[in-house]
Amino acid sequence: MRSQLTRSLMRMYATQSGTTLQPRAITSRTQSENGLSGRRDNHGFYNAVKNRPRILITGSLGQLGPGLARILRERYGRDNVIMSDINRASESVLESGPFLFADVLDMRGLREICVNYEIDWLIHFSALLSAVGESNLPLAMQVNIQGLHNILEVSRMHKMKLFVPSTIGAFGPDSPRNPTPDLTIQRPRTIYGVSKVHAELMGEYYHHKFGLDFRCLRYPGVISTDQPGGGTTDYALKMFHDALTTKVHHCYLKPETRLPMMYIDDLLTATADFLQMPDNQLSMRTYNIGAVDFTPEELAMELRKFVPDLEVVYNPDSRQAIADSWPQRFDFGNAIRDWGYHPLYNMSAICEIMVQSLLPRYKNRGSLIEVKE
Ligand SMILES: NC(=O)c1ccc[n+]([C@@H]2O[C@H](COP(=O)([O-])OP(=O)(O)OC[C@H]3O[C@@H](n4cnc5c(N)ncnc54)[C@H](O)[C@@H]3O)[C@@H](O)[C@H]2O)c1
Ligand SMILES: C[C@@H](O)[C@H](N)C(=O)O
Repeated sequence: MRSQLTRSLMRMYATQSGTTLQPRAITSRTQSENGLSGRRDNHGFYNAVKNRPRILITGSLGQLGPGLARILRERYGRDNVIMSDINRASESVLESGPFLFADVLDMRGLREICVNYEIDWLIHFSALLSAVGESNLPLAMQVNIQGLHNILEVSRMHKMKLFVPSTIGAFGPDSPRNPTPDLTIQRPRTIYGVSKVHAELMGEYYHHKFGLDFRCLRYPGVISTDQPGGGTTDYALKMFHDALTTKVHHCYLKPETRLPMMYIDDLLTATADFLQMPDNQLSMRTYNIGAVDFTPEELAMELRKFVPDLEVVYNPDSRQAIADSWPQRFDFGNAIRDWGYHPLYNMSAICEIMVQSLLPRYKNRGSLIEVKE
């Protein structure tokens, strides 16, 4: 029977056509070649890829993982960025580069991957988001808290750089909401928010105590054409799809609910740039980033420039209380000052690129109703 590792390796070398190849021929390196004594037969499959870093992304099949893998592969090489998740990957993900099964609750499995694949940077995306977390508290505590503990320990043991995203949800009703600075009161009321404050503090503790290169960005709601993972900001993505199909959007937030948002390309570039920054340029380990802030009604007005008769029906549900406790506007001045953070997409640019990106999808399906181009 093939071992898990062999199967993983075969998957890593899946070809464009979807058939699998055996791992590259394993060659041994001598002491003079690699500075190590003895042979490195077990790791020889990476001989052809000399540049570093080698990066593992956990929870990479969600809204943000595939995009981050793409931008990091452009910078560091296809085989140097390994996507992982507990779900099965689509054909397009398998064709795009290496993919492995990795459960963040399985400490031994994580160590095995990090050792065997000589991982340098760990990007920890696995999480249950705000709305899903509230509906499955035990699982949210396991994945978001126990999973983080495993990731921190593996990063410490194997001396990896660790990136963990946080969120606007790490703030609560006692925080200043307009604008919300980096350092202020954080008393969130969701398990998602509590687990993210825990991640920020634990990461910073590991940095100070063990010298772990921990880095964290607090993301706002992220706008992209991909399926969101069950958060409070998801309405914004859905409104674009509804505008281009039924022209009616049922919104679970009130029209005047203001939240910080940004377009995915800005977020991915910022994350890749932040990871690359020299340590001495960072005055903090955790930074707010963002770009715009808007309400459902403001988004609908902007979208009506493309779909004039878009209708929005407001039926606030339990997500309203979550949104009401979150920042309305993010202060990301420290990120601009320290490492040159510079978002490009304002609200009208976000609407334009989203409509342009979604139009062909719905045109092809024949479900599009009259849109001004
Ligand atoms: N998308 C946003 O708007 C947003 C905003 C702020 C912060 N973030 C953060 O960015 C990260 C990525 O967000 P996303 O939107 O891609 O999330 P998502 O919910 O779309 O994806 C999360 C992924 O984690 C995986 N996962 C769940 N349990 C796991 C386990 N035990 N082991 C390994 N993987 C597991 C899921 O299968 C899923 O693919 C998260 O940490 C999230 O908190 C996202
Ligand atoms: C804001 C962010 O963390 C996520 N999109 C959520 O709403 O839960």
